[in-house]
Amino acid sequence: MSQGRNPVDVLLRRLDPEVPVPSYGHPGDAGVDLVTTVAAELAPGERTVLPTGVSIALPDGYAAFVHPRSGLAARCGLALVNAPGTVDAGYRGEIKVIVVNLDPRESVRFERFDRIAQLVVQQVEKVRFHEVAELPGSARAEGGFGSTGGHAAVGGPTGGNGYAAVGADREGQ
Ligand SMILES: O=c1ccn([C@H]2C[C@H](O)[C@@H](COP(=O)(O)OP(=O)(O)OP(=O)(O)O)O2)c(=O)[nH]1
Ligand SMILES: [Mg+2]
Repeated sequence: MSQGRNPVDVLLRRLDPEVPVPSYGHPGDAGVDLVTTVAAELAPGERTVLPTGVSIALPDGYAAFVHPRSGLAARCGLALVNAPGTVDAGYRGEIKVIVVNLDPRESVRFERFDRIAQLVVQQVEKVRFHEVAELPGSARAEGGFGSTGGHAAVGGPTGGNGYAAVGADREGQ
């Protein structure tokens, strides 16, 4: 059985001497957790930018993506405004996390060094664009935005029923 590839070496600077060096929680995890170096409280609907106390130098051809942690999303309604945030290979600044409290009622409170997001490092391709007058055909062609059928019924002032019927895809199966 394949044991996977060797880890990619990434240089990391601690901007806060007490911040833990990010590490994988389990073998096979895709992301390492990032912590906030400041305590903060977010009212419902409020957003803020949290510092993580680390900066990195990725090898060329890689990027790191700041993803939400699902436990915080499920328990507190915490989301990342720009999920996934993109950390470019050339970025040497502090990695920051743009969080928003999507819970309609409860505030979310973070203490210093609470884990608030996870960082996934991936190889990324560079492309060269070639402008053409017509693109080659495909089965999907220009279909998108629900072209495969089963639209959710979205509520609104123009006759909606006040809820988004996520299960609408089951109709007609
Ligand atoms: O969640 C994030 C997203 C981005 N960044 C940093 C790393 C990234 O390389 C830089 C720029 O991010 P992005 O390109 O997404 O932002 P922009 O608004 O396009 O800024 P710029 O004009 O600097 O590219 O900000 C973070 O620390 N956290
Ligand atoms: Mg940019």
